[in-house]
Amino acid sequence: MPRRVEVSVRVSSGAGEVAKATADLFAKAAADAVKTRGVARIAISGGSTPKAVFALLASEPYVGQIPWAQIQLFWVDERCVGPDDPDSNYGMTKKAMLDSVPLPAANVHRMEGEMDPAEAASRYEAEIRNTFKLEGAQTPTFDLILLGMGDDGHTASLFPHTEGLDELARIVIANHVPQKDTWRMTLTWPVITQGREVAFLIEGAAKAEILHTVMQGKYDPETYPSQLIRPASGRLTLMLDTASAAKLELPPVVNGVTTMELS
Ligand SMILES: O=C(O)[C@H](O)[C@@H](O)[C@H](O)[C@H](O)COP(=O)(O)O
Repeated sequence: MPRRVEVSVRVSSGAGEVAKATADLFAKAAADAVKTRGVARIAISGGSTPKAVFALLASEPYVGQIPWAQIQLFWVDERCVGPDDPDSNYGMTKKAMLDSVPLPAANVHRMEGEMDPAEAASRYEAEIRNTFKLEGAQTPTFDLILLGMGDDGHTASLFPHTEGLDELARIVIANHVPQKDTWRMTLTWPVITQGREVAFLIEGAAKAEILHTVMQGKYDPETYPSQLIRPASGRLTLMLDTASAAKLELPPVVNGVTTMELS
């Protein structure tokens, strides 16, 4: 049976408010991790939603506040394309943020989408092991993992009914996605659930139905892989706007925040 999780639901109204709330979450997670452990290891997703967050982080007050030199930045997943390809998650992040923030190049851990997927996944797993100084079968605990959700219920590159959903031991895998006739690289879901703070950033009316299904519908993670993300910490954060939250049955939202339970 899935793990019980307390979900903090932050619902923002108004243009740009979700991006600001998520930038605040990123800045706080980075500051807390650096204060506690001297380093913040953060894994971000691609797609379109986080672009506005990354642009905010590259602007004041965030760019001056965030301890960039102590951040180790990773990706949750990547398309199997080169860094300059319009579909590249890294490329999107570089344009929106990396070119404008003082994050040392050595702290930017790019998935090599231009390589053979299986080889690139193994190389990235080795890079994570090395950066986290992992031993044996240890797996990484990221300080913050920022996820998106597709309208089919996928997250990262864990798509419905794909083999990647069955991988429990590896940290990074290549996952064939027949629905898109393509390969992807992705963190595995056990690694994602091990994050100290795991947050979904979901915006727009088009996601309202799938979000309700994932959060409050029948537990069917093969069909809705986002349901696999039940963090070991027992906590999950949803960064939503009023449109994406519209179909969730929630307790009253007070000062933009409410909670729900995944049992
Ligand atoms: O590589 C990717 O596309 C992402 O990592 C993916 O998991 C994304 O988060 C969702 O598909 C939502 O994407 P949007 O934000 O574009 O809706």
